Amino acid sequence: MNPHASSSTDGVYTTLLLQEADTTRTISWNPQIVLSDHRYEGAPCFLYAPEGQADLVFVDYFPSLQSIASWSIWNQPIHLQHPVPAFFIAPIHGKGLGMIAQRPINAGEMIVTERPVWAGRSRISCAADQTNANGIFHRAAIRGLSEPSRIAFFALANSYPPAQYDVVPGILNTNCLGITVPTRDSRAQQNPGSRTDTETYIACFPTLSRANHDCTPNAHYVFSPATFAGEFRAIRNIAAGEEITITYTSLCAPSAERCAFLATTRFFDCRCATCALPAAQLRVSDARRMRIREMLVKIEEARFPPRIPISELREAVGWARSEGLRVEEGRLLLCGSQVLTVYDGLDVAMGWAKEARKVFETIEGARSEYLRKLDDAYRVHQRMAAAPRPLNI
Ligand SMILES: C[S@@+](CC[C@H](N)C(=O)[O-])C[C@H]1O[C@@H](n2cnc3c(N)ncnc32)[C@H](O)[C@@H]1O
Repeated sequence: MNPHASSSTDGVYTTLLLQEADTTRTISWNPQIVLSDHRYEGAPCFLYAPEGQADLVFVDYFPSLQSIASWSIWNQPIHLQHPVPAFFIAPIHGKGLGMIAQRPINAGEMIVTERPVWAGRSRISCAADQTNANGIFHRAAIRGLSEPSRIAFFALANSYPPAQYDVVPGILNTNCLGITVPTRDSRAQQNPGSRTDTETYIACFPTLSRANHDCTPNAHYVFSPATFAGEFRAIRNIAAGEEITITYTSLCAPSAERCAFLATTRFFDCRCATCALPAAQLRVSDARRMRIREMLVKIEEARFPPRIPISELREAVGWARSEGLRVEEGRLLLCGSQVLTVYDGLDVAMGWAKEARKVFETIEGARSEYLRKLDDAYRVHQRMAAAPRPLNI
């Protein structure tokens, strides 16, 4: 019995609060699942995987973890070997550590892929006495990791104010990247196999989390649920000695907005080359990015198929290219192909779709979700091309 619990005479709640330093208990060994807190219903659990090695802790609610624990991927290693490593980690002036290209890296090349040491739901409810300031909940999650994973985790940067964030929530907030985790939605639970859904999950990686932010990044991060690994790909050619960077924020906001976001949510001042441009050049860059954002909002808000003049889309693609924003360039090209299919002509539409495909293959590889969208659009093109045309009389 817990010594604190047996010595308390102040009622159940006080008794339980006294247990705050250790409220975890193992509920399954194979794979290892630990219930973090048994004081309230629906308490989150920790899954330690791969089985027996605990290189990764996965934090979620029990029903999700039961399904996640059964994934076969936990027994499949991923291959991280590259003939010549693409990068090394080194100090970068004003940014802490970062990733530096060790050799020239070609656009579209996979730079690195790795599994996280920590993964979990982005929002999870903890008991009232488990706060970011005391870190009790997240410290309990880290406790079961293997020594190499724990060392890798605690070596990561922490930019969060220590008065409000214990070191473990501080490291998690500083380093987490978004991941996609297929989960069964409530309808699917009632009717297994009906459909799967995705929720917001995040993960902390020993190496990927070393990449610094840049407002004109040269690498793109994607997460592969098939291997449960994060991947960086070069979105343009990267020279040996260049820093490898990704983005932590929307790149279509103007510089002041981007910097304010990073300062208030990530607790650092952006020192990238774009934010350091001379004022006149920065104004030009800001104006282009805001026009790209306006166009992307217009596309999202328009009913399908969006009736947007192709001249405007072409102009926006040009701005995205000038700014080096390849994801935005791809999204604009994809939309352009849809607009052209309906209003201008299939041949031109196919040209735009091909360009969009090239962009997404480069930045996300063959498994890109955008390529699936392009395949769907291609099938529509084929059907329309095969359909008898009305007589033009
Ligand atoms: C995910 S970590 C990146 C790796 C980190 N530099 C390190 O030393 O491990 C994020 C932290 O790196 C620093 N950082 C990243 N991008 C930066 C930038 N553009 N300007 C200044 N600091 C940056 C900030 O301290 C930020 O909180």
